[in-house]
Amino acid sequence: MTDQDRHGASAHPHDDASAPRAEVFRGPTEPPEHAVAPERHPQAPEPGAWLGTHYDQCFGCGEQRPEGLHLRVAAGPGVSVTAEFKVAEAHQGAPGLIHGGLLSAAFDEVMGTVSWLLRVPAVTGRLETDFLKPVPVGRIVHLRAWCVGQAGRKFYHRAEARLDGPEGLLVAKAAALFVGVKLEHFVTHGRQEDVQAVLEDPQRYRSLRAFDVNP
Ligand SMILES: CCCCCCCCCC(=O)SCCNC(=O)CCNC(=O)[C@H](O)C(C)(C)COP(=O)(O)OP(=O)(O)OC[C@H]1O[C@@H](n2cnc3c(N)ncnc32)[C@H](O)[C@@H]1OP(=O)(O)O
Repeated sequence: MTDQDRHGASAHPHDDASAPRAEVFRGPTEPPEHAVAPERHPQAPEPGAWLGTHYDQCFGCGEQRPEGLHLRVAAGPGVSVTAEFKVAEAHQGAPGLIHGGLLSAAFDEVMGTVSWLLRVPAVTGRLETDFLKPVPVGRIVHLRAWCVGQAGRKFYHRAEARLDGPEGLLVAKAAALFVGVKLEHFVTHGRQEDVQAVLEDPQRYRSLRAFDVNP
């Protein structure tokens, strides 16, 4: 596969082939042919177990972010998780409707949490969302995310969002590519005062429970 294939360059008729590489989307979220099935880590939490927050300041799951999504995520079967959150006033885009970017953030968070079952720290490389139906304020959004393949450091995830219960109306779906990183990624790139606060606070330190934290 060529670099152009991988990054999807010039796939769109309006793409400028002479544009700098960095301005071109970096490729599909489809697992390549050589991808393998993801393996649930033997010590991953049992299906049904609440996974809790990974960081109390996280917009997606943090308990200390009043305006955040407060996602509650549980391990599912295989390499999957389920979650839910209530659409709050602070999540509006149009009057009474969720902001699309925040629904994407919810997908990012829930797919990021799939890493807990793989026990590989990973960050989002690419995230795609299909918005199928409007989502009103005050409703509970039910999310499900799962891994469909792994190719080296690359993990291919899928997710869906429903109203009226976990099997209810499909309102959005997402696909993402996550890239496995070393824990040094967070120590090196995060604002140092926040990184130090996490490293010095045993409670927050424990919240990195799924990984061998020894940066
Ligand atoms: C303790 C755990 C906490 C977890 C928190 C989860 C929170 C929710 C998830 C998030 O929101 S994470 C925050 C949003 N994401 C980021 O901030 C990531 C920013 N980007 C980066 O740091 C780097 O670009 C990245 C680590 C993703 C990759 O850089 P690297 O230098 O490590 O790898 P490289 O660029 O060589 O890419 C590795 C492979 O991934 C591929 N790749 C990387 N980014 C890609 C992309 N965007 N699209 C397609 N492919 C991509 C790349 O082509 C290559 O494929 P090959 O191995 O086949 O050559």
